[in-house]
Amino acid sequence: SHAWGYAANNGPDKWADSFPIANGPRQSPIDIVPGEASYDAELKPLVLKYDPSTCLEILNNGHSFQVTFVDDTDSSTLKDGPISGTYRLKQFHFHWGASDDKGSEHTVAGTKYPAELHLVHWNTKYESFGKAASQPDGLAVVGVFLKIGAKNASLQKLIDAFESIKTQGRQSSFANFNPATLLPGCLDYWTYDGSLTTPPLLESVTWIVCKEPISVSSEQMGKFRSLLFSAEGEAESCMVDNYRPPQPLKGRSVRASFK
Ligand SMILES: NS(=O)(=O)c1ccc(C(=O)NCc2ccc(F)cc2)cc1
Ligand SMILES: [Zn+2]
Repeated sequence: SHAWGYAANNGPDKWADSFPIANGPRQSPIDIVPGEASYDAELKPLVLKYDPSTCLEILNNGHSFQVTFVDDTDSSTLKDGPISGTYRLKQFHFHWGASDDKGSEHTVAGTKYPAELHLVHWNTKYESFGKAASQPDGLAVVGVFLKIGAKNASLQKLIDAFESIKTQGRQSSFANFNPATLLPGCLDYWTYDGSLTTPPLLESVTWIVCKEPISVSSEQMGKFRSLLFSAEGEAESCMVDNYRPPQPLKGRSVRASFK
């Protein structure tokens, strides 16, 4: 059945059984080796324009928690960077570990961060996210690493909503959140052609991974780990280690927007 997850019996090592693309040529995440990335002077700065009024709800989808946006207009968009055209923000979510020494999906020269934020955008040359998700240039995901440090006031707004979405399937309204407050000060990035990091693992993502992490306190990471994979009434299973490990590069090049 398609009950994929992150446990031993349904986790990343088993996904190829139902989703053979798991062994495809452009799978994500990858280990980014800065010394092997090639600086590309033609890469433009990222242009991210987010409208907090498009923020709709926060939900526990059983794999992560996600904040979804109204994407029927070009109010919250990603432009330039490595992409052409306009991509609309659909949602953002996170991946994290059971302890601070792991949790990110991308790694940097083998270094794992405690968590990773994904801001998911779709190419408006297609009519919907669903249509775009099956196109090689359909999606663009901005990845931001979280590093243990000062308490992050912007993350705290998400954490304050967790008690209403503790279990799988729960959602609550969530308004006027500005995702730009989750971006690092410097928007230098690495970029490469990849995929969704969860089933259906579609190879439709232009990955844009920021070099600079944002901060999260260890206590705040503890709150992430208080969410549950399980639904109300089921045996409790903490939502932790919801990350796919790095996948083979298979000849792809990783470009850097910075020297
Ligand atoms: N971790 S990640 O940023 O790579 C990622 C982003 C989005 C999705 C997603 O939307 N899945 C549901 C989905 C996928 C395809 C569709 F066509 C419809 C829904 C999965 C993974
Ligand atoms: Zn993700």
